[in-house]
Amino acid sequence: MTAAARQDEPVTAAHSAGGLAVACHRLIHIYPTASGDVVALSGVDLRISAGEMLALVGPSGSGKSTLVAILGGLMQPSAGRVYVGEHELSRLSSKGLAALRGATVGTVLQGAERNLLPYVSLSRNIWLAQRPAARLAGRRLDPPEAILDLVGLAGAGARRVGDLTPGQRQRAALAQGLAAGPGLLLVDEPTSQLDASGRDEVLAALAAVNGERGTTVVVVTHDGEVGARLGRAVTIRDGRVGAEGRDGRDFAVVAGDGTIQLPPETVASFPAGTLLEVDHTDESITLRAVAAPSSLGGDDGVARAGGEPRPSGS
Ligand SMILES: Nc1ncnc2c1ncn2[C@@H]1O[C@H](COP(=O)(O)OP(=O)(O)OP(=O)(O)O)[C@@H](O)[C@H]1O
Repeated sequence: MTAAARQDEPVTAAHSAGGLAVACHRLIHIYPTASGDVVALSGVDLRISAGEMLALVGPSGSGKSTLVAILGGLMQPSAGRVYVGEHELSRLSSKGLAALRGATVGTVLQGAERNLLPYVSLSRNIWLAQRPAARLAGRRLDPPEAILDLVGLAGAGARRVGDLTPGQRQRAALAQGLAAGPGLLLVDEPTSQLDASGRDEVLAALAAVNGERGTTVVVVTHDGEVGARLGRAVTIRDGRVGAEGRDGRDFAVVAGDGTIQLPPETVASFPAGTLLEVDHTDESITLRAVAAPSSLGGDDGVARAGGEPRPSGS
């Protein structure tokens, strides 16, 4: 296809055949800065099945956006391995990463307007986003109108972003991210500017994308309700997977190096340096505090659970 291609000319590309699986192994990312290195990811172990929908939640600065930028091929990790489908991203050249961004992974940035050109129609926006995928050749992609229909914007192809409500804008941004038929859709804070009905429409659009196309969907959100509605919510804390919620139940997660992050409310009762005795059976692990940091020469008191901590060595 040439630069003079017409908008009604079919765009061809490797069509997404359902969703892509994702796997991160001990993923580390460090930003070098003038004032020293900033460790954004400190060993993320995470598996996402093909066709799964999940939320990445966690406090500000915990590393969610960094993880999404790596999954989206926007930057390479400092260490560790990350797979999207058959691609091991840290092995890809810059050309390989560009191809990944163009045809395999769709990324929707926070702030719907950042994803869309304001001076052309929604259809034209989507068609333009399909062109990098077209250069990689393959099968025919869905026409822009079909993608808009999928996200609940049927008949809106001629409209421009300025004509839309905030909820419609966010769904138009989703359509843009879906333009090339990606197997993985990454969406950063899609509901942060929306009221409850706008949020419901965006969640319905994501469910339609996932249900009808099988696309794997990862949503970064501060909204606990979004995490709950997606069924699986992975909490990133201090650059690692700290916990997981599944269908209303909360779980700690064993990392690849055998560590487990205690829930924040537990950390308050068991400060750093607390000695824990570990008992386990095939089905359970019991941690029992046997010595507080203060009894080991620290200056910290410790709240006690599972009995009064004994002095070290008793
Ligand atoms: N370009 C950068 N240069 C230096 N440090 C960065 C850069 N981007 C992020 N960081 C730092 O990396 C850490 C993780 O940031 P990141 O943006 O990934 O977290 P986040 O969980 O997405 O936060 P938020 O929810 O506020 O967007 C933070 O300490 C942040 O200050």
